[in-house]
Amino acid sequence: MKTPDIQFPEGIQARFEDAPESVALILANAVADFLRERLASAERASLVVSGGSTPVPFFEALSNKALDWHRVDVLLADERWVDEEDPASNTRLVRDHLLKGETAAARYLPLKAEGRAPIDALARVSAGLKDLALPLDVVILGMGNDGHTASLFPDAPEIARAMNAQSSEWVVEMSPPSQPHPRISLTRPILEAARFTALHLKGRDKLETLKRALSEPEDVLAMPIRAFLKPGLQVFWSP
Ligand SMILES: O=C(O)C(O)[C@@H](O)[C@H](O)[C@H](O)COP(=O)(O)O
Repeated sequence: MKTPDIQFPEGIQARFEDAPESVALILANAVADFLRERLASAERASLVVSGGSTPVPFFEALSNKALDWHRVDVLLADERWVDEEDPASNTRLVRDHLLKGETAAARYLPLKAEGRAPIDALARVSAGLKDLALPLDVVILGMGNDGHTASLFPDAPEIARAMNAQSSEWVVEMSPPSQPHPRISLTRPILEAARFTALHLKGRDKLETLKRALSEPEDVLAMPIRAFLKPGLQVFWSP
């Protein structure tokens, strides 16, 4: 494979592979190593994963890794406001592809609770996350071609609140007109402080989006992924 023509600022590491399965395995190894190391000195470790289609092979690879999963808290970066049986549910994705095998012993913390709309569930969702230690340990992000990550969509009316770096909120309801379902998302300050942050991407279109994001780094509300393109980030990509 020809190495993609993209320049990252100093401190961002990128790994390019030919096949999505290779990227998935490399990322799963890196995450498992990091969690193992954390668990050597901490009682529990946290792992935040994203929904969408890209993470499936990564989830499959990670679910085979031997580690003390019963001391790991797994949660999503964002959830869609649909039933768990709905094919659009990120919880369903995680249950089907990650929380099985070795990984079934992990504690799963949902971003959804009873209610007619996300706003009804926020207090209960936040209460369910209150035992998590900050900073979170591992955050795996995806990205859409509008520059969203998690459910930090540029067209959502709640975007400024969710992107407020000083906010003490953990979760925000998001209602982007571009999306078929409302969402609940972890906020920028919770996501961006993680000890290990990876951006997992598939497809050449995502590299073009990333180039756009890097070309004008300041306007984070126009492309929320920009807030995460900083030293320490590890990018994992395949066509
Ligand atoms: O639930 C979601 O939709 C996400 O967590 C979202 O931020 C996702 O990571 C990107 O939209 C990329 O999605 P793909 O992997 O499907 O391209």
